[in-house]
Amino acid sequence: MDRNIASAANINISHVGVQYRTQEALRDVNCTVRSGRLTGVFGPNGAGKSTLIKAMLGLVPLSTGNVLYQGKPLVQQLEKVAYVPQRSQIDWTYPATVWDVVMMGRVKKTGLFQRFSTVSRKVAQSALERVGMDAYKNRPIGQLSGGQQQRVFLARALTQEAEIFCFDEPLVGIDQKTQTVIFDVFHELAQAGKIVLVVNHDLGESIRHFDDLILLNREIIATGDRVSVLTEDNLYRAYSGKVMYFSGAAA
Ligand SMILES: Nc1ncnc2c1ncn2[C@@H]1O[C@H](COP(=O)(O)OP(=O)(O)OP(=O)(O)O)[C@@H](O)[C@H]1O
Repeated sequence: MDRNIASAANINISHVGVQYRTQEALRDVNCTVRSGRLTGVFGPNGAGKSTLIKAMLGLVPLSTGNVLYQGKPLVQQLEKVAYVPQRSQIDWTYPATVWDVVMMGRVKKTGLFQRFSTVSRKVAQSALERVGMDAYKNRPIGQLSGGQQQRVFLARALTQEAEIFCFDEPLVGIDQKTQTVIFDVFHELAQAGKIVLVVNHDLGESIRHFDDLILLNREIIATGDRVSVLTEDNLYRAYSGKVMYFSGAAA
């Protein structure tokens, strides 16, 4: 058996279903998210990609199934998770500076209304430097470009020193420099043995960065390593035939 799949440090998603009032968003989803791999969740608009992440983190209720990490419900271990929602779900008018946002990543470790330790400040400082946003520390977040905002939220996730990183559409509306930084950091996290799960819908060249894919359209179409998932048949079934993708992606 594949050593990674046998490892306990994976997320196991079993028979997960989500029902929004009259809309069935996910049906009997089964897959494993492996540690040490960069995993992309792909599928057409409305496929349930965001819902899958929210269901894993207890942000929407499951109608069926369960999500386990190291054999225990993931929702009981959320201190191990760093989650960055879609940019459209964040209030960019909130009066916070870049530094404030990045330090929020330390709140769980420090405790609410407690003073941040020197270690926490060092961790936050190094995360800001890692994403190239150190010079913007005192800037209100509303004054940043889309790419800069995404890098600040990536820095906040890094300060959490989590085991599991979940990003919802981090590549939307960003510049090339940000895309390079984001993928470099994702690869570093995966190489350090973390779980890195990224919702994306772009079947362009960037898909080559992913090690594993979960191809979704309300139910699992295919899951596993990128090359085995990216077959014409799987893409046709996921996108109902309407698909343009980067032809070198499965190489
Ligand atoms: N809070 C909600 N209440 C009711 N229906 C919802 C809710 N959130 C999502 N849906 C519906 O569930 C389905 C899956 O939505 P979801 O946002 O998970 O898809 P997605 O693959 O992330 O889509 P996109 O790529 O457009 O962001 C869609 O039909 C959507 O309209």
